Amino acid sequence: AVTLWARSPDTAAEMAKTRENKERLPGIELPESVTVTSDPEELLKADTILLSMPAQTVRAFVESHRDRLDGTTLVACCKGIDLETLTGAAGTVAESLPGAVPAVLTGPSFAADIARGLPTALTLACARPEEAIRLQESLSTPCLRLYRTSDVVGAELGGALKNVIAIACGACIGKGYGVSARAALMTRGFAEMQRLAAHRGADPVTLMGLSGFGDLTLTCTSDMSRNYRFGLAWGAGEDFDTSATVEGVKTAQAVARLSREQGIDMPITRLVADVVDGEIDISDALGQLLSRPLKEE
Ligand SMILES: NC(=O)C1=CN([C@@H]2O[C@H](COP(=O)(O)OP(=O)(O)OC[C@H]3O[C@@H](n4cnc5c(N)ncnc54)[C@H](O)[C@@H]3O)[C@@H](O)[C@H]2O)C=CC1
Ligand SMILES: O=C(CO)COP(=O)(O)O
Repeated sequence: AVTLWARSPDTAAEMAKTRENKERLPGIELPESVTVTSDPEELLKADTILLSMPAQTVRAFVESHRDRLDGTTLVACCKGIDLETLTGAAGTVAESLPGAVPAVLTGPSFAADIARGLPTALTLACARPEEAIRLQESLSTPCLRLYRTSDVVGAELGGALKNVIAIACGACIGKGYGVSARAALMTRGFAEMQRLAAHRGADPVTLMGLSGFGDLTLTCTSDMSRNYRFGLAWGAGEDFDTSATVEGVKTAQAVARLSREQGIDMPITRLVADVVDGEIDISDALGQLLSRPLKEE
């Protein structure tokens, strides 16, 4: 049985009645097997909970429901780094809930595609081998194929870091710099993602997979992506819907701090953060990337 838990009683009641989330997935009917609730006590009945919320909200959520969540398997579906603690959601779970089992579900996937049953492949990461197999088997469907890894850190970083590069790629296209420049940003962006991941102890192979290369490719080239569209608007000097979840904005600031504090070369991410902070504009950011000293690839 699957229970969809929503914070707001009104939203939960509306979804239970209409069998649809009109705001986020209009036109998709909720399967009959899904029960909708806003009762936090329902969390106690679950053996596995998927955290599908913006990355910056996970820490407060975990802390406010600590007693209901400890002891369960918590699968982070979000893609971002907490601006205060500089950890991903699985890291937050590991730090805050010693009795919980952290896992990550990530990779190239738009919710609208999965909800329509389109073929999708994802990475499922969990450090406990038996739990990883249980999750892989229970979350896979005929259209949703999960690959397993024990590298929680690498899986989590792949999903979070690609959002920052997608903003840069969107800005590049929005500015009119062209698709050759975007390919350069994707490739050099991937190099800096791998540098940070290696520094954090991730397996380099993880980043070559769905969470990393796969998700970077999708997000940097599709205007279904909010991060990419945010970048497009930035580059074109247009406004963007401020209510949309654009994970790469705060993650750029968090990762820029990590990169500075730990001495990791991440020029694209740092420039995205500088533009977010209003320290430079996008044209200057590109000029700075092009004028870096020439080096080996
Ligand atoms: N939408 C997509 O296609 C995909 C999203 N993701 C990731 O999933 C995460 C969530 O993204 P979306 O679902 O698109 O975002 P969203 O903005 O639609 O929010 C998801 C849910 O989180 C809830 N929420 C917001 N603030 C909250 C809080 N303080 N406490 C508890 N719940 C809260 C919202 O009410 C909403 O129901 C992000 O990290 C995103 O990168 C990953 C893959 C695909
Ligand atoms: O993570 C995603 C695709 O894999 C969703 O991308 P956006 O959050 O940019 O919409």
